[in-house]
Amino acid sequence: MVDLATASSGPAAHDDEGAPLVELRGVDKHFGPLHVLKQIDLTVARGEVVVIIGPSGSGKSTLCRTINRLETIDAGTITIDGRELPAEGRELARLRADVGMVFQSFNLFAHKTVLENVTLGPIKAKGVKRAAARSRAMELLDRVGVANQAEKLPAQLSGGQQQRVAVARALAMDPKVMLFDEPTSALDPEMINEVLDVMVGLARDGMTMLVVTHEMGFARRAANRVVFMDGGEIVEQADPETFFTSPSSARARDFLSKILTH
Ligand SMILES: Nc1ncnc2c1ncn2[C@@H]1O[C@H](COP(=O)(O)OP(=O)(O)OP(=O)(O)O)[C@@H](O)[C@H]1O
Repeated sequence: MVDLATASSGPAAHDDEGAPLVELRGVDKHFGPLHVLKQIDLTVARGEVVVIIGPSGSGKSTLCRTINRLETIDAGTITIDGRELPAEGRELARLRADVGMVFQSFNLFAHKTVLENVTLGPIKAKGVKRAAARSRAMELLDRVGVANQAEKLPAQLSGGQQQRVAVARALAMDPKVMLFDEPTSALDPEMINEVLDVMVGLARDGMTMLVVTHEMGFARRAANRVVFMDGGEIVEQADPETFFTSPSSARARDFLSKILTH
């Protein structure tokens, strides 16, 4: 097992500021009788890109949702940038804004334009003036390559474009960390790379990211660390090169042999 604190050996992590940006300690969760997260300890350094992989049902999405407490937990602590997230209340609402989320389904408002989808959150959450929010949103839409679609409705865009709008919307809150939960799994194959390219760009710009994905190409291009989950546990974690060429656990070897032959 690779030590959690030192597992990041990739090139882009900017962990010189010491304390981890995200820290989970002893996080435990059941859904009824199902023990879905078993004493999870995980740290993510500032600027680090961590990819979470593992078999279906291993707890990856639950872990991802737990990080901003979209899921309740039975035990443990979750700390973002040195501040522990409480279970509920105003402080939780405030700290949640530090975490941008992009889900498999794009979750855009169908009756709002692309531009409105990106401006709405910051205007409501932070009281940003409409003109400032609009200009920031246009910058972000440009960054993800869809500025020319700003006045369209989401349904007029391709799936890949809609997911890029969802990325821009998450970025509009100026999050400290971005969580991606299988962001390309609902996309047609030809649209997957356009979303992955946006994510690689964010990683290269130093965004701290936690990404649940089956796109091993993304892990190889952008991840500092791969975390392998199975049965609600973190079984193994290592830099991508080490993990893909010589995983240390039989469970990871078995998983890789299945996905790499498909
Ligand atoms: N809201 C829920 N209520 C009850 N059980 C749930 C709930 N959400 C998830 N589970 C169960 O918890 C387990 C872990 O689910 P989770 O979605 O975290 O796994 P995953 O590794 O992300 O799987 P996949 O790769 O298929 O998305 C599964 O057995 C799932 O059926």
